[in-house]
Amino acid sequence: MSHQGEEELLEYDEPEENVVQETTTTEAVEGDDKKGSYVGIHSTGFKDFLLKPELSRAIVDCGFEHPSEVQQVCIPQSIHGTDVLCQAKSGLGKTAVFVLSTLQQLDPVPGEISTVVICHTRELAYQIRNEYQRFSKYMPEVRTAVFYGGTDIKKDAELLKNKDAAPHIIVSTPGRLNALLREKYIRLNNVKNFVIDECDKVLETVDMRRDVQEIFRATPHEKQVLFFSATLSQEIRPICKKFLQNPLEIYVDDEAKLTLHGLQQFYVKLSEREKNRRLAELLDSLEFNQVIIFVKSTLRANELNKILNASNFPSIVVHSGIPQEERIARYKAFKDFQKRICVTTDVFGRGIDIERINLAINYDLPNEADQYLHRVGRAGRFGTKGLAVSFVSTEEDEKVLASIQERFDVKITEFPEGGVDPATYMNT
Ligand SMILES: Nc1ncnc2c1ncn2[C@@H]1O[C@H](COP(=O)(O)OP(=O)(O)OP(=O)(O)O)[C@@H](O)[C@H]1O
Repeated sequence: MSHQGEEELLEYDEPEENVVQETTTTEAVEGDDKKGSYVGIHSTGFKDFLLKPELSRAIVDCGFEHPSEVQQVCIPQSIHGTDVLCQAKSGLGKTAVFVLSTLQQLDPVPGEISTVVICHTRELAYQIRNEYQRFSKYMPEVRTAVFYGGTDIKKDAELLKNKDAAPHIIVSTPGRLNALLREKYIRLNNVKNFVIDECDKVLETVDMRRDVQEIFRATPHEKQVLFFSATLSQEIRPICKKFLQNPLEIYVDDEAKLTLHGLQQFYVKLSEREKNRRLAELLDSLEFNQVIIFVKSTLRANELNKILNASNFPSIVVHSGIPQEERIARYKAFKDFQKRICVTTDVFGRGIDIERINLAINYDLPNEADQYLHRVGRAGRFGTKGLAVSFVSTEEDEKVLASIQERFDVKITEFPEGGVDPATYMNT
């Protein structure tokens, strides 16, 4: 990459009262880095939730031994139909809260959609549908489907029309689901659970919020509503609560507690021109299983991916400008460890769960602290170790860095000259 090391990437913005405060932290256990190792209250086991035997079996198959803190707090109430507004830090199992709770309540009726899950990106929808499939493996009568834009809507319509294939659980991005409603391809009048993952993002984005409102209106008044995110600002909470009735509210009000303790975080101050060379040095010197590299635009993602491949770093690029089928194929290839380096934009900045990512690099720093938190949370999933390195090249970046340190009480120090001991960020 050295011959192109000083090249700059183009800039181009991608379009794209029942309250529980979380008081205990859930952190990686030093010296014990296997997945699922965290300091928590282990007094409750999954068996104490008295779930259906077919769900309990699937939980064992998935290798879940102890419920994480958020699962301990939420599952007992959510399986009984209580509305939930839940903030909990990245990577500690919010998905399983709603997947298990809705499967527990599900009594599948042919041709009726019982559960709707909405999230902000297509790959996340696809990932969540896979989680439903994993946990419903011993419930052969349960059918799930995923719908998102960039694909032929007629195919979705056919699936929905076919009584033998019609799903009981659907996971969708808001735009496609609203389009299916408008065209009257889908009926949501039997919905019993309405879930939004990454709810702050979904409701902050004007188009998505409008779609969600329309979808919500097409569902029955009596239903359970479950909202989740690692970030729930004071401003977004009342907006979320408009959709909820007497919810269990779980907030991490001390933002310091959002810090992932297994994750070491560093910054590198440099000029824009130095970024490529520094990135190559990091990729050469750091040991990693998989690395995710964030940039701020699709154009820059393409450029960087080209440069990396030309420099013998075989990487994959994923962003909103890639045709949908190919996007999912690349997501799968990365998840299946066929590639170890992924260059992406914020389309992979939230929710994406790839177990082997232990290094996250902000080639371009995001422009706000919350997004930083989501991005670096792609490494160090479920209490595992990881490393995050952020390039800081502008005054704006400096401000963002300062606000991250202030808000999340996280020590982001300068990347040490002698490098970082791999034992401190590699999961064995
Ligand atoms: N009780 C458990 N035991 C072991 N692994 C678990 C458990 N719960 C969840 N996991 C695993 O932890 C990983 C992270 O979970 P998940 O993706 O649900 O996190 P999240 O809270 O939604 O994070 P984010 O806010 O980043 O989206 C997943 O691979 C999941 O399978």
